Amino acid sequence: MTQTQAQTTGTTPQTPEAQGLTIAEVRLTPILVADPPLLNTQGVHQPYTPRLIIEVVTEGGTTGIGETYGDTKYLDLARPLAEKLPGHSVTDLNGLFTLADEVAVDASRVENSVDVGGLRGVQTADKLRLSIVSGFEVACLDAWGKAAGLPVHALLGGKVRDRVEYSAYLFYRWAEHPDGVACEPDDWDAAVDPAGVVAQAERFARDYGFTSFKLKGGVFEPDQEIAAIRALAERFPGQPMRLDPNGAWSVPTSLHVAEELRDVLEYLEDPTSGTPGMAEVAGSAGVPLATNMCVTTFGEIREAFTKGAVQVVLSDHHYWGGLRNTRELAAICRTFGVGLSMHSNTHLGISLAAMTHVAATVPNLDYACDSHYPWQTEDVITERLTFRDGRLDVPDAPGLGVELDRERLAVLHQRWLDDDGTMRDRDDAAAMRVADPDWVTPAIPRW
Ligand SMILES: O=C([O-])C(=O)C[C@H](O)[C@@H](O)C(=O)[O-]
Ligand SMILES: [Mg+2]
Repeated sequence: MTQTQAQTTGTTPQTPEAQGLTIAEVRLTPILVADPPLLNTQGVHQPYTPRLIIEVVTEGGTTGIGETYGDTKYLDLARPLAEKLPGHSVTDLNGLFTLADEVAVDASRVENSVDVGGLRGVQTADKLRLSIVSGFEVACLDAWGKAAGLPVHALLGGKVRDRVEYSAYLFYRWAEHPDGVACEPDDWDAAVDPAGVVAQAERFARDYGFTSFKLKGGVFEPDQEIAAIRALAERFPGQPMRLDPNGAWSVPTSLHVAEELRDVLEYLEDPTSGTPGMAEVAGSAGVPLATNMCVTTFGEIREAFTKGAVQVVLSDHHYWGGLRNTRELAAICRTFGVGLSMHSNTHLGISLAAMTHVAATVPNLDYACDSHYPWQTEDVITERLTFRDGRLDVPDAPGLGVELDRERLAVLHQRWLDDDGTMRDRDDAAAMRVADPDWVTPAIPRW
């Protein structure tokens, strides 16, 4: 609105400064969150996993919250970025990226080309930065929304659905962490065979109403995992199934699994590692391939899409750089006729709320989203989000619609302070060595 228009209509343009939206303070709180002994191809989850909680406080007194990875390499980037934010507006989301570009990434953090700890594809300086920016972006959107009285989805252009569907994220798991390991036990049974996986799925279906099922594979011989999916398909006929070995199979093994499960799989997720191998599998698998490993950055899209290597991208606002970047990814997928689903790592309610807000705004979110949330017995929000019929209601309260529980935050931060460093960086292979001292991260392809 121009000055003249403002005078005619009798309103005064309000700058973000005048509205108190300038950032006065940023608080970073690393925490350790209880995690069950979930198995994947690299090992087993540690009993505690690091997360970072970000609070952005405006001059107007509004606090916005965000959540992202909390390993040391992320904290090392979050701290200098946090120092740069005071004086900037929570509405200046593009400016956040410029500020983040000024934060140098320690080259030793990116020398391995693959993020082995997180099974999340390449590890570049940009991707590390984006993983941090996303947490700040969510905190800024939350503060902005709270100050304006608008839900985050409205700041993203508005929701196109009122509920977001999630899938059951099944894991092979032990009942407990190894003897003598400090942990927070849960009440889930072991699941190391088809019967255990089916029992786990039944509980997910009963308690949360999920109707599609993803099994984290790459743990046992492929034929055992084929048997588990077959058992699931028999127990839940006609319901969508997914299997994700995190790139652990060769091309021939991937094609064998595809052949055996073609009739029941909604998609096969990262059967083999790398875009060329995925393209080879995609060429004759007869089942769509999904990925959160070979397309995890904008730079990887062109090769994968032009080679037809993936039919579904699993977005993840954490490493794609936030909720707005997730929408950009969605637009690119839409343009290329590639499907979109959502990836998840161990996360708490702040991130689940953020995932739900952005998912609500994306027209082409074609599949139920992944979420680890049901595995998390701890949280830092005052009221846990509840799945009904496998779905979450999209919050319409201002901001993300969740509130920080400061007491719980303090307890989980104290656990991080008390840790001797063992748990502060996720390392599934090291956690596995506690049970099996000879364990080394398996070379890929494992089968
Ligand atoms: O879909 C995926 O590849 C993942 O969720 C990666 C995660 O790290 C998962 O494998 C896990 O938590 O063990
Ligand atoms: Mg995956």
